[in-house]
Amino acid sequence: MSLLEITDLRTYYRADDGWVRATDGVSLSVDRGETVGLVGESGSGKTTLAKSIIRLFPDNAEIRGGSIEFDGTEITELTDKELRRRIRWQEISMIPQNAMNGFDPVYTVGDQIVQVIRHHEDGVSKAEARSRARDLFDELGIEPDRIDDYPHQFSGGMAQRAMIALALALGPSLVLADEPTTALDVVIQDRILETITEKQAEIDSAMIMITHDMSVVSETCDRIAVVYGGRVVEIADTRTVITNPRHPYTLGLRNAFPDISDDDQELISIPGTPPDLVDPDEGCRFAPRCPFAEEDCWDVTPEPREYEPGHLVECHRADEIDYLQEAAGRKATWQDADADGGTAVSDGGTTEDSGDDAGATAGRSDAVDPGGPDDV
Ligand SMILES: Nc1ncnc2c1ncn2[C@@H]1O[C@H](COP(=O)(O)OP(=O)(O)OP(=O)(O)O)[C@@H](O)[C@H]1O
Repeated sequence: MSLLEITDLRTYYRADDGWVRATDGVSLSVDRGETVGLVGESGSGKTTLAKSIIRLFPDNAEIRGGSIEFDGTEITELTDKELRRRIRWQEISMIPQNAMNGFDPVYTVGDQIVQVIRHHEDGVSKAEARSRARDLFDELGIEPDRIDDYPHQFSGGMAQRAMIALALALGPSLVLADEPTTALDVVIQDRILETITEKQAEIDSAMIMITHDMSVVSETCDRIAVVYGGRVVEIADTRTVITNPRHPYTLGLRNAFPDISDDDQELISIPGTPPDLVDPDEGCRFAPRCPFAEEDCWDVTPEPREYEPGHLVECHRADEIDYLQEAAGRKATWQDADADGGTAVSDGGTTEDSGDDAGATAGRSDAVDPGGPDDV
């Protein structure tokens, strides 16, 4: 049995013009010790999916359907109190995009780590918890005395390391890492990623690694789930997604990232904008940007189909793999799609623009707030 089994999850945000269907029918499993990458453009629903797992989302978010089974427990049925007591930090922790927002500015970083440890582990004295926090700082390359500093006294890289310390302090079985290095200087990004994966291996935890960077996932993940418009449109082991993808969106993402083994590679971006997640149209959500969209793609929502064991794709044309891969590598394919609204190889589509990104981010919060008693 998988450690985490998400089935048909629907997490929506209440907005002025309706529900934003940020996670809209997602199924995903994670095995013990496994690292699964979530990739996709900004606004595709990666963070919402992760935050749904530990219910660390804003007040206007709601799980409207589906199930999240973690180690045999249906966690959508737990009360907030049970989730905080039994699961959050202890079993599942999160490294947010920007650690600085994750710490409470009024407590020292050390106090917040001590508080999390003592809240979850009975009988640990303050001195013991402090000594563990110091050890963790040391292991993560932060001078242990700095546990008495306030978050604003930390650089971005140090705050991110401290957040990693906090996320790993209780040896959780699952870590949710949400773009853990994007807020950092490129020079230290690699080192932080290395630190995360080393510590993860040490405590043998599974990880969901969110990123829009294909090179990060290819280095760190066992499997990759490609997220588009609130759905997982393709999932397989990392090698398959990188070398043999079947979904046109994955092919487009691959074109947009440099391949260091190919000096002559021309980077091609995917034209258009992500779908409006308030009241999305029937059919494939990628159709308005897809150069391969045919009539069915506009009308019929594709169901996930398994092509090889564990390789699932939501695309009506995914069995035409040779053609898709060859054509997707040509810049003209995507330029034509840009010019006529997504129908370079079919005359069945329409040319309507997909509209703006839902953009309704009012009340959005990345704060994990480990210091607040309600969140530990
Ligand atoms: N608090 C909120 N209220 C309303 N809509 C929201 C809120 N937070 C996110 N959304 C919307 O939900 C959708 C998914 O957002 P989400 O942050 O999960 O995507 P993402 O793939 O993680 O993007 P990013 O890489 O930018 O973090 C987007 O359309 C976004 O505008």
